Amino acid sequence: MTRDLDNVKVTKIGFLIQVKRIMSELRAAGLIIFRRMASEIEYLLMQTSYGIHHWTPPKGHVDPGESDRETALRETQEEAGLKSEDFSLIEEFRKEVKYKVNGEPKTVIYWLAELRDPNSQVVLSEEHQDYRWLPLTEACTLAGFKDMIHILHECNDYLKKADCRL
Ligand SMILES: Nc1ncnc2c1ncn2[C@@H]1O[C@H](COP(=O)(O)OP(=O)(O)OP(=O)(O)OP(=O)(O)OC[C@H]2O[C@@H](n3cnc4c(N)ncnc43)[C@H](O)[C@@H]2O)[C@@H](O)[C@H]1O
Repeated sequence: MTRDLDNVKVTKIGFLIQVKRIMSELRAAGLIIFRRMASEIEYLLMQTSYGIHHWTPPKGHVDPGESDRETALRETQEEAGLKSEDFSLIEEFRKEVKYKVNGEPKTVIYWLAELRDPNSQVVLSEEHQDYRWLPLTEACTLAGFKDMIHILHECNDYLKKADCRL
């Protein structure tokens, strides 16, 4: 009986640790936005104005009570000045990237989205100092991180399969 109670306690503690871990996990969401130009597809990357000035698609932290999708749309508008009516969201293309920031696990959810008017203006916030529309190879070079490069290739493969004139 005592042993059973001990097992219940251990299970409960394990469960609470797991919940705490999930609650404290950094979570962000964003959009990999592409536009169709005459000869190729280009992806939007923005360069942070802080830290190591890395290049990233628009994304940001999921606020309490917000869904990942809501965050992705809000951050895209805040960081790139692109509203939901400016692009078509490809709901079925949803990818997760996991990495550590200052030793803490971070999960980023990305959807793929196509800019409706390729000439739409990107308007940066103070969080970014530059942006570029880049074909796959150049986008991978600037993105730098292995997982991000992998996702960009998955975007390209997805668009090829969807027969999107790549
Ligand atoms: N160093 C700094 N100095 C001043 N202000 C800062 C700051 N870092 C963040 N801030 C502030 O935090 C805010 C960001 O908030 P949000 O805008 O809400 O969130 P975010 O895009 O997820 O931010 P961040 O740039 O930190 O995330 P990322 O995962 O790309 O990047 C986080 C880290 O993970 C690394 N990383 C990015 N992508 C990675 C990947 N795919 N794999 C491995 N590491 C990756 C990056 O190099 C980076 O070091 C900014 O407004 C800024 O004010």
